[in-house]
Amino acid sequence: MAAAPSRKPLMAGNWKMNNNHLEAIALVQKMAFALKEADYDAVDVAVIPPFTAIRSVQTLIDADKLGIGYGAQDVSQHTSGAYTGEIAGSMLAKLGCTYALVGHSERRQYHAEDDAVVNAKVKAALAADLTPIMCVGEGLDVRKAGEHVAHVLAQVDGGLEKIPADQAEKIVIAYEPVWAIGTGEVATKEDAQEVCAAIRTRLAELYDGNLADRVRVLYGGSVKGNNVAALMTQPDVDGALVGGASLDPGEFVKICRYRDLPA
Ligand SMILES: O=C(CO)COP(=O)(O)O
Repeated sequence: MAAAPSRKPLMAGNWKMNNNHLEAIALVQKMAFALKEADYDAVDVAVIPPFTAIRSVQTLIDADKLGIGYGAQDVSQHTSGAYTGEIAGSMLAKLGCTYALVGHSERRQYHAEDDAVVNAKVKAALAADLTPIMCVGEGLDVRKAGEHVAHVLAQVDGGLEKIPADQAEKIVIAYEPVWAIGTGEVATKEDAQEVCAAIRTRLAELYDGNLADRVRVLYGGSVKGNNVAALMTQPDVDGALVGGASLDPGEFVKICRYRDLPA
């Protein structure tokens, strides 16, 4: 029998296109003031600022030896060269980034990123020693048609294509139903569990049960202090990818302390 899974929850704040570098410093300082050792013991905490704020966040976190991790919202599939506007994984690694979001639904929607691009970006992130947080999720039409599980699993298959097990085990997968993003409409805990469990089962099929037990699967989509605890009761939900609520330090710290909240 496989050993009991020991997945440390991850609470990651995707700031999207919010906060210049000065605002970023203020926000991280407020979070750091509130977060205690026990919080870092219980969950991994990360912020995902815009590219322009990463250096400032790095400087602050290094100087004060804060336990907050950080990463980027995107990464180029290329390593270097004539790709105007792109940022290479090696540049992010040099800034001390731990994570890179890949395939967020807003990138898929507004920048036409398909599963092949997502797959190339996951590989590029891994090659730079970053932890990709690969985002998957269905739109409302797919959900209404009852095809959400098949849709998400196809995205998982495409995103992980030709990624060997020793690399795949480093990935975080975030299930973010598009209809729940920025809408205030959160998936029920049962909906989140259904898809997160299906993702884990697919990981076991693609690799093995041991790997599937170790990979963290997050839920994202209107996560707030008042719904995170219920979502976190689910066995296959290993944390949250938080948008709007991560811009409010009080709310984000509350999310990191979901254990203190009523489910
Ligand atoms: O897209 C998201 C995180 O990546 C979710 O955003 P909201 O929490 O604002 O719905």
